[in-house]
Amino acid sequence: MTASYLPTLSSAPRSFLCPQRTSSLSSATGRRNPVFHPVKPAADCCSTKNPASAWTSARHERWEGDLAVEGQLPAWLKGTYLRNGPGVWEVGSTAMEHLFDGYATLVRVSFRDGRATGAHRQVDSDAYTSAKSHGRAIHREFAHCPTNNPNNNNNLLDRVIDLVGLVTGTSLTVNPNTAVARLSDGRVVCLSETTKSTTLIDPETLGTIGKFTYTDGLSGKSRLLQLLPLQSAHPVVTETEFMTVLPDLNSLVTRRRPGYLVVRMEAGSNERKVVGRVECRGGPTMPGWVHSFAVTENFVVVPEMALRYSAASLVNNSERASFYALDWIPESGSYLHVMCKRTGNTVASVEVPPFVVIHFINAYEEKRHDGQPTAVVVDGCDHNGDPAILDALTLHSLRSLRGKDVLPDARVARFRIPLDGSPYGELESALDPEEHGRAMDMCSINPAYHGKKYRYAYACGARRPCNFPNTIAKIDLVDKTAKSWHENGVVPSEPFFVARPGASDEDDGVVICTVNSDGGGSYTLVLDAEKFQEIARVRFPHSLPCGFHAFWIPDKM
Ligand SMILES: CC(=O)/C=C/C=C(C)/C=C/C1=C(C)CCCC1(C)C
Ligand SMILES: CC(/C=C/C=O)=C\C=C\C=O
Ligand SMILES: [Fe+2]
Repeated sequence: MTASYLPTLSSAPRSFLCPQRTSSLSSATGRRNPVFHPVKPAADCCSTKNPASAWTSARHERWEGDLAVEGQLPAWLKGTYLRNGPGVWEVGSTAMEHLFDGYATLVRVSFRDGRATGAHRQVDSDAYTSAKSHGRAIHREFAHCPTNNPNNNNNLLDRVIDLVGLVTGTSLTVNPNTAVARLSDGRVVCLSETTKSTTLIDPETLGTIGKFTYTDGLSGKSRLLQLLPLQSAHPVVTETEFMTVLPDLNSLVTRRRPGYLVVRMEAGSNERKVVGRVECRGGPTMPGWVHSFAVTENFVVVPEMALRYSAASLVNNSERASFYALDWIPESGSYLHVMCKRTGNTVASVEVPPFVVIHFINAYEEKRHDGQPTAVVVDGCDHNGDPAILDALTLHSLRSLRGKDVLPDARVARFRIPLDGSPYGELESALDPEEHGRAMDMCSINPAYHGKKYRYAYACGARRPCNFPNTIAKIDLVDKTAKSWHENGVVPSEPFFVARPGASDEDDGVVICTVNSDGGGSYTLVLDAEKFQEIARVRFPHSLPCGFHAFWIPDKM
């Protein structure tokens, strides 16, 4: 295969590539201006002096070709590594503010017979295509509020438009920039936190097939007051089903207590069925932010963080909460709820110390001699109970504070939830956070150990000083130690564990991770998971933007 660049962003109008250099484009109607806060221009955006970095928008709409291999790829490594993440933060007159705002960019590396081919491509979501055609972002992203600007009248009409947009799901993002997963029926989806963002893609061409439409009417389409436009960005996908958590926002329009629905969808189906509803404990507020959750053999663990969806921000697109569309309300309490997968009943609900966990790592049951579960252990990447991590991930901080030690501390939080009716759960650090540089996030484990007692987690860690994780860490939860891979100035994405076929040891396999290097290049690393040493790297011919989560699709035998 030879390399092929398909429609490139560099052939797009200049204003699309580099908004900072163009005179401002006003919105078509003039009623709502596009950019709400003065956004600091990206220091390196389009600069000829600075090479592209992890925080530079993708310069090509699409590329595919052969990848140069350094080192020796294992002969058994046959399949496709996919990575999702935000890759375009500037469109027309809009320069996004936050890392989480960027339009989805997919990366593929296929390994076969010791060789590698690669590709990357923008997802053609409605959010991205409409931003291109309007010359500005028109959907609300994590931090980006298209209507939040000083000229917005914030009058009754604005509010009605925002509320209708929320109920019908038209104002919130459909930009699936977070996770990628293959359903057990073979369909591949990428997704983010709105149900409407779920998008079917072709894992070979990375082309966008279309929206994944849920046929159950749970997301507000057929029942006007059923306010379920949001979902966890990380469904749990097994051989037989897809399971996820939907924050129930009905408390915005009814007197119902806030809560969460746990839903499951069988392989081959588009219909989610409700397993059960968990009621929030945290006062008459909104549900806590649920980016991810955890499952064990018998239970679903639903987190209720004190970092809650902001009612005011959701019903008024121009109103910013203390953390974008989220409010930090520590006095509302932090809880973990345990739902039985079979009955949908909440079998435990405990209060725990404040935590800020974007990603749960794994969970498992402690059992009595007769096999009866007595407690649930849940591990998560905890930003020491402080939402400041969200501000550390603004593009301005990432671009301008390189090398400064401003990345907030994080640890592996181990929660223990007794199943005997106790009102409180326990929380401790699973190991000394110094082991992984007092930062850790974007984790994976050997997928065969999901829901089971396990020993190893792989995550991005830190070698200080840094403003973003810059190591890949293997965390041993038994020995309470961590090994790290690091090169100066790197920006890694989620390290993804792939087991060697026939392996019996938990760490018998490789860890695959796509990295941005200091000088502006990008490569995909293959590490021996046991020794945690690099065995090969495959280089892309140009720099890619940073990425988040990955997935592995083995070749058919
Ligand atoms: C990439 C990542 O870690 C998180 C992405 C989160 C997103 C896109 C969340 C967006 C939103 C909320 C947190 C609250 C409701 C509005 C909405 C924009 C969907
Ligand atoms: C990039 C990130 C956290 C880094 C913290 O150190 C979280 C990404 C979330 C994507 O889903
Ligand atoms: Fe995530």
